[in-house]
Amino acid sequence: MEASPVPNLPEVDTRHWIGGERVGSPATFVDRSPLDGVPLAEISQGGAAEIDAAVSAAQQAFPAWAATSRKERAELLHAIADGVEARLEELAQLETADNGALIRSHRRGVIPRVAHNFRFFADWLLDELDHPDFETRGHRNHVSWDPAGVCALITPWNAPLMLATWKIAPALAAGNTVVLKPAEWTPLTASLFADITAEAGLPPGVFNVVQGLGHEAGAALVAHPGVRRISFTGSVPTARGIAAAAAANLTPLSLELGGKSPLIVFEDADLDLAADLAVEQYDNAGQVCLAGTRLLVHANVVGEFQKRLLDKASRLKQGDPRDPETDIGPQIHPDHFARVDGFVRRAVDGGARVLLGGGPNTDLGGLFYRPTLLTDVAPDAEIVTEEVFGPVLTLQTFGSETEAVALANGTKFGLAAVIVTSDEERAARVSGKLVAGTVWVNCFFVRDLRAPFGGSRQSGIGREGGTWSFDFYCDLKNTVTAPGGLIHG
Ligand SMILES: NC(=O)C1=CN([C@@H]2O[C@H](COP(=O)(O)OP(=O)(O)OC[C@H]3O[C@@H](n4cnc5c(N)ncnc54)[C@H](O)[C@@H]3O)[C@@H](O)[C@H]2O)C=CC1
Ligand SMILES: O=C(O)/C=C/C=C(\O)C(=O)O
Repeated sequence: MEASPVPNLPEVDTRHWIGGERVGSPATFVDRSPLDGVPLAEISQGGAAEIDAAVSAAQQAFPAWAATSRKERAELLHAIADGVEARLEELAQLETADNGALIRSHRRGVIPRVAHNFRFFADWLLDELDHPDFETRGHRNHVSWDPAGVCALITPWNAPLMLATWKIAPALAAGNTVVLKPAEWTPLTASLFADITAEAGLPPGVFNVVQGLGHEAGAALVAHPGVRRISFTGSVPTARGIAAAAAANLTPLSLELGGKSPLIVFEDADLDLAADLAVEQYDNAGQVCLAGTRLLVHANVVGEFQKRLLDKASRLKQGDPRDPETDIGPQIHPDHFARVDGFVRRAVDGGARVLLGGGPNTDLGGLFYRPTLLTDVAPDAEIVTEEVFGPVLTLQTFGSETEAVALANGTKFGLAAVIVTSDEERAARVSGKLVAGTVWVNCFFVRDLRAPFGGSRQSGIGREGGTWSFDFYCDLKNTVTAPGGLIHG
């Protein structure tokens, strides 16, 4: 298949990237922009044959890549980061056209984070990945992180290149080779990124991309017996299927899944800060797994909090995400838009009261959904317990710390939580009781890649970040050497 031109955007070859070459498929699918529904590109639609070719290429490239020194790999990772930075504007524009997130966020935060993913894991490999030797009756124990082989990476559409490279960077740093299957709603930056890896000098076959649909290319990849690790970010139902496929080959897997995080506002909170943090939960039009979408507010301050929140939220500017002044863009896809609206409709039919928004933005049309705030919701209502993944927050009240913790922990998820309080002891006490992979106190989305990242309960299995990433992507080995190197007789 010929490369498809992307109008007014960087030209991207949207065929697969296998063994350092562009490879097409007889089947293709059309990638449309959430901004206006226009086709952006025709994408190769891979299946079992393309996955097999990509895994074979990755297997062939593995021994030589695994044998490179840490220094060589770190240098290549930094070269990839240089390439990302050199093409930051192209990547930002492409990602905005493809997933509808703000160009402002892509320029300032998300694409710089792509480069940071590579620099961080390169430096961690050189400076931090070490375990002190220890002795057993004079014998020396030495721990090493051995590359595991081919890593299958499956990623979602809400922050496509940032979430993909959060996995690609440590997998490559560890000496593994990679097959990436990006989300079919946002295939473009993965294709452009393949060019960047080649320009940086990554050997053919070390990094491969197979485009395609989840139930075809994705399913074939996670079931492939040549795969040694599976790392997945996405939804819980998909994770169940992937875990079942991994079980058949006993392939180790890491799952970063959905959330329904609480944002708890205590009586002693700075209410302006609390309202600002609540408004932040509409970022990326609510399509953020970590979002604190359940506002739990002490009954004594709920009136004042609600007033400040509505005042701030009503000033959010919804519109074209390519405009740097815009605060909220569209939803990703008509199916997702309908899903979000379905949640809100059912909640309202069930008695929820709309404090803000409550439906599509009919002034703008298209996939723009109004920032929405619902109250009078029961603790077991669908809108309070299921992940909406849209700009929809709920407001509930509590009367005591014990009640706040019970409400906060009252879902099947455990990804993140936000606590707003001026009492440090309370913050520590409550944090200790919350089921969450990350707890933010008086802040939100402050990310340090040294920290473990992931979720509890149905928000995931395992943690990535810092050494935890290498623990997952490597076969850990302990070498025990007898005193003087002699073998025991
Ligand atoms: N914990 C975290 O860090 C994050 C979690 N998420 C979660 O991801 C979800 C949104 O992403 P979606 O793309 O809708 O999720 P999804 O589960 O539908 O798709 C994610 C990826 O899985 C692939 N896939 C689908 N079916 C598959 C199958 N049978 N076998 C293998 N791969 C398959 C898709 O093609 C896509 O690449 C939300 O639920 C959100 O919470 C999103 C971002 C971050
Ligand atoms: O910072 C991370 O590694 C993950 C962040 C997740 C999102 O950005 C998201 O779900 O939007």
